[in-house]
Amino acid sequence: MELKPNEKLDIEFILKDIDKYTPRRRGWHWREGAGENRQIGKFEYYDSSLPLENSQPLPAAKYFDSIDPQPKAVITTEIASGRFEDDIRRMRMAAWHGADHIMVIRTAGQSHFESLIEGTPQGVGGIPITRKQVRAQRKALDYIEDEVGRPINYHSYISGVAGPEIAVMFAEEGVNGAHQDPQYNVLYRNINMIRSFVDAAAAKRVMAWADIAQIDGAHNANATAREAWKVMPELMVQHAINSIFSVKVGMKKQNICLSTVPPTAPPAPCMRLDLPYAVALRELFAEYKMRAQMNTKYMESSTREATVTHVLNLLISQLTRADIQSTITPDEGRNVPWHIYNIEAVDTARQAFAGMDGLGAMVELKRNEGELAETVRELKERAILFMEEILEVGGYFKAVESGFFVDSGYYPERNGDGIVRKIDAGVGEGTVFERDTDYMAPVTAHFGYNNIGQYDESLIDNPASLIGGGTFEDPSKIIFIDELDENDNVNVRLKEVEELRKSSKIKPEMEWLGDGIILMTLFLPTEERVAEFAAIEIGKKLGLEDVEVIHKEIMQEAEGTRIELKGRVAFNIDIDDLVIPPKPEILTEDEIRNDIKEKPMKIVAATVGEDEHSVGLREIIDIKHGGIERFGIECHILGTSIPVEKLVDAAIELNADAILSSTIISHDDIHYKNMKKLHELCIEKGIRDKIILAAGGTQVSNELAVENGMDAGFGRGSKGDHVATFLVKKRRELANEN
Ligand SMILES: Cc1ncc(COP(=O)(O)O)c(/C=N/CC[C@H](N)C(=O)O)c1O
Repeated sequence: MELKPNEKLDIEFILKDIDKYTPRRRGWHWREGAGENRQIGKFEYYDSSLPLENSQPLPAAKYFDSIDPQPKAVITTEIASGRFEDDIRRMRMAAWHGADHIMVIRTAGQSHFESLIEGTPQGVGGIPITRKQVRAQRKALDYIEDEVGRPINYHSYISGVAGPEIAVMFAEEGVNGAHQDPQYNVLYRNINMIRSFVDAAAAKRVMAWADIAQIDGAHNANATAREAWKVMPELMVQHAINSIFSVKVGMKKQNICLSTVPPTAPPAPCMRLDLPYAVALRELFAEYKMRAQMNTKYMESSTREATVTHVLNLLISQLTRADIQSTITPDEGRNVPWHIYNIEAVDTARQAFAGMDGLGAMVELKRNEGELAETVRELKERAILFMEEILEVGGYFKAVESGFFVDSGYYPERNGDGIVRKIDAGVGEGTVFERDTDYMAPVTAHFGYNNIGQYDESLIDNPASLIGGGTFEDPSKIIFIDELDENDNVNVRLKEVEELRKSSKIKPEMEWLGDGIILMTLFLPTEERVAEFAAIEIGKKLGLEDVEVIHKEIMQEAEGTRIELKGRVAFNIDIDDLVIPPKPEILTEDEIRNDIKEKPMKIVAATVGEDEHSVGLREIIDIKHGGIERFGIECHILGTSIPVEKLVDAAIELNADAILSSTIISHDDIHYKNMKKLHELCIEKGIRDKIILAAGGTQVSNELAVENGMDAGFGRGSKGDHVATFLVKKRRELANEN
């Protein structure tokens, strides 16, 4: 199957024969041509990577020949809806917007699941990572990557008590990236530290074999610390511990990605606080990859505020280094991520990097003098002192028992409120057993000693050949379990939404097909608390169900409040019942030219009323914008802020065929009022039945322009072709009538 851009992805095709699917490749894909100079449209880019074959350019791309430059960093979107079948649709949307790293959050608490889970149960805040769900998503990404024309990395999490088992399943299923950091287990999931590090060794060994890129868990200290900027020294220590442990287990450094988050956000002076840390980290860990994460800690319910913070985070990435740029949906502070916000986050990264392309050719950091130099040095010193103290107290486990980590003090300051874990406690405590001296396991990518020689010295490096190869060598040995729960599975869910999948009925959604959720923005001229309850009442009166205010913003405590409201609609729309007017047909250039050549046309135009905006009118008329002049139409532009009377007088004096009036300002519907006035004046002057009236502007709709006496209205996106076609056709119509 090949995905067609104008056809929906068929989940039933993805699920068909899923038990026979094997991954087309293993390992991580870095973008091709990253950082090479290349010409894209009219511009030269210094920091881009190879373009996509299919993509959805940014809205403003239309002004620049619809170019869609791709940054050099891999771009991540993090998906967590709980229904993998809906996540797959969102993955396709994200890929079209430039994401090539799909990171799938696991269902809440999967870190504590002792073993693999199977089937396709629905998750909470993420999907239960099961073989079938991973396989279905990887298979879908095969088709999506072919469609956009760039390999896509599929990623999820290995930390947790089932780490080694999940690592093996990921290696078998061709997963490309995974979080793995035993410190995450210990600090944030209270999993016994011995078990965590023994598991991590086994898991990392498998990841190394499968060439899976690893992301560590240092970012969690950012999110967990009381004041995130205080943990910078510790973050470098956490990165160091996981990185060197991974190298010792056999991971190559270019697969070891440090998960680094700019710790602060406005209104703090975050660039001055976060930039030195970003510089220090990249200097200390120059041989490793940087996975830059957007700040998640200081996210409120304002998606605008989150986006600005994220652009500042991207500036730090641009000024330093980001091999992977992870994006956080700007609604992180108020919701589980919705389709639209995953896409917004990816677009924020794509847009900011395109805009900052080549910045390094003009701006450089004051690295060797002043505040930056001093702070970088100080951060490195504090990190090294922290590491030395760990050694002094007897190593990492002792340091954790002493509460060294995520303390709210700025090291070496300590406030004694760090996360304390005991070596003889936590989930999985006492479950690690010494291997017998003659221990032997005929498995590939096995960590630690393995007495294969007792059977065959020649197989030391290839233990699995003792059993004719394992699942890594022979995927037919994988035991695929389809479903375990007859009710909680994708087939039941797909049945529930079958009408929306296989008919002409549609429903609004934010997260899952058919969820019916819509989002509204209101301004209420009252104080915040009153506005909140008034908004809920308005939602109910509109017939919304489960109405909830998900964002409140005080404009002025007495004058008014901005409210964002979500609610559910209970109805479907049948698109077969819609009356959709045909798209305006555009005549060919030759047809228009010939018509004008046979019968010359003259128009008068102006921006009317008190309106000084002339760009739009010029775009419609001037040759260099592809305007109507290029067809030979004689155009007389009177200028801006022209009274309607003057425009009509000029049309009479020049015996014009048409009047084109432009209005951008729409306050108090002044644009429609001017149209009505123009129409009535032409009637009064006795020329209305002979002259064509057209009005344009970004807020103009054809229906309302015609209602106010125009022959046509041209709104946002209109071009010279549209207007020239209309003028030629309308003149033919008038000629036939007379
Ligand atoms: C090292 C590590 N292992 C496992 C998990 C997830 O583990 P649970 O399934 O127990 O939640 C995490 C979590 N990070 C959150 C994603 C973050 N928003 C990110 O972009 O990195 C982690 O950091």
